[in-house]
Amino acid sequence: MTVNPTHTALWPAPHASGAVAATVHVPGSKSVTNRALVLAALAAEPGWLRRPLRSRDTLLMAAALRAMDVGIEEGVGPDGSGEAWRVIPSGLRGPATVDVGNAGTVMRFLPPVAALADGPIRFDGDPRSYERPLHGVIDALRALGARIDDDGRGALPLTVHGAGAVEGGQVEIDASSSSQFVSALLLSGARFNQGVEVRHVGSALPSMPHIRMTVDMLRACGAQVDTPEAGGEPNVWRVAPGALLGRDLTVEPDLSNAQPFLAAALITGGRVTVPDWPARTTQPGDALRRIFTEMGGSCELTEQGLTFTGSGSVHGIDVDLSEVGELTPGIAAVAALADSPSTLRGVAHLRLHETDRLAALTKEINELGGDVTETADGLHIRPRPLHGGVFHTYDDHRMATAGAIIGLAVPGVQIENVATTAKTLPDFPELWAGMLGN
Ligand SMILES: O=C(O)C1=C[C@@H](OP(=O)(O)O)[C@@H](O)[C@H](O)C1
Ligand SMILES: C=C(OP(=O)(O)O)C(=O)O
Repeated sequence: MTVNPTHTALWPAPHASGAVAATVHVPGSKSVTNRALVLAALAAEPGWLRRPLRSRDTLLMAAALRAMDVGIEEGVGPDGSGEAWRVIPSGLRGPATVDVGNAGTVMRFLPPVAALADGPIRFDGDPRSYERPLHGVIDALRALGARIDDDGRGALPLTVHGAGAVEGGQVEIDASSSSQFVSALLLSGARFNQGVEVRHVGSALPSMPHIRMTVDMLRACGAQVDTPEAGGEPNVWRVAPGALLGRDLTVEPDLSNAQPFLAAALITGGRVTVPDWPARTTQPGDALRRIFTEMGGSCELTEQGLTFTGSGSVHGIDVDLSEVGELTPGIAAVAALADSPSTLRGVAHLRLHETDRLAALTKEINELGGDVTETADGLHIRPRPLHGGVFHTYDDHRMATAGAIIGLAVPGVQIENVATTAKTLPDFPELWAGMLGN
């Protein structure tokens, strides 16, 4: 967790003078867009992706697939509405080079795809990507028949020597550091000769909704998937070998990126509507309806979307966030402004996210006068009056949006490198200003 010396630009976080009242159109989900791109690239026929997220993580995914000869063309969807990507699968070609940036989805989902290519695929990325766990994917692919050269640390950089096919079969992995290991193997598994059976061994698996998202999207492409939920063995997922269908998919708004806007309604006692909020979804951000309601607001899902209304009070919360870890920075920011203490649990794996999020949140909130302590698996947050100052982001998009939430309630907060929100929400400063009527 180091302050990035190249990003010293400071963004004065807008302070809300009253209750916000806004409708905010939130761009598409990162997790859905990057899964859809991978599945479309592996399909047996072309597909459409409507309203894809265009952000650093998804553009890196698209560039990587293009480098392996997948066609991804700009267009309008088949019914003529909305902008779309048409994905034209190909034979997956190597040699190629993939820049993963600091995208967990790119660094984990693509090595299994590369193993199906017909030549070497070199993976590299931001310095932080070298520190993020990848051993589950590397070890599993080797066990399933792929050849990979790395420097022995079980991390980036590495080269996957694609051989045109992967034998597949049964594999055991410890995915307690990232659910993305499981998703990665399942997403490509239908294209392995024997399919894949992934057995998680180790302590608890985080981010289960993201694994459900993988399974749902695979099934929508015609894959046969067995899961623990469907009466299977605990911690075992199986994907049968077979061709994947090309789909016409419209990407849902990113509900985790809706978080700062809903938080704005909560902490200012205002009202924010997010159109196109899905009635049923596997996105973890849907849990905000329950979590932010417990923290003092109320919400209603109508044809207009999800409307979240703050009550004027913000309460602390004791909550296990293991299923929805990516919501932690935004919840911590709200908790620092509450009328009672909070305990956030079940998120030790956040130490290996974009930055060590537990350390970063503790340091930055405390430097504004807060009282946050790290626990073994989360944070204790005792609200105190906060003051202005610089909120560092450590190249972490969710640190930037967490700082913006605090800045709404605390005058004089300056966010260092707000541009890091480009990882998943390049328009954040404009959307935030628009919400405030600026
Ligand atoms: O599969 C996905 O799209 C994601 C899974 C989660 O990863 P971890 O299980 O590594 O936390 C989540 O935090 C990340 O933002 C997106
Ligand atoms: C953990 C996150 O991202 P990644 O996909 O890089 O793991 C996140 O977006 O909060």
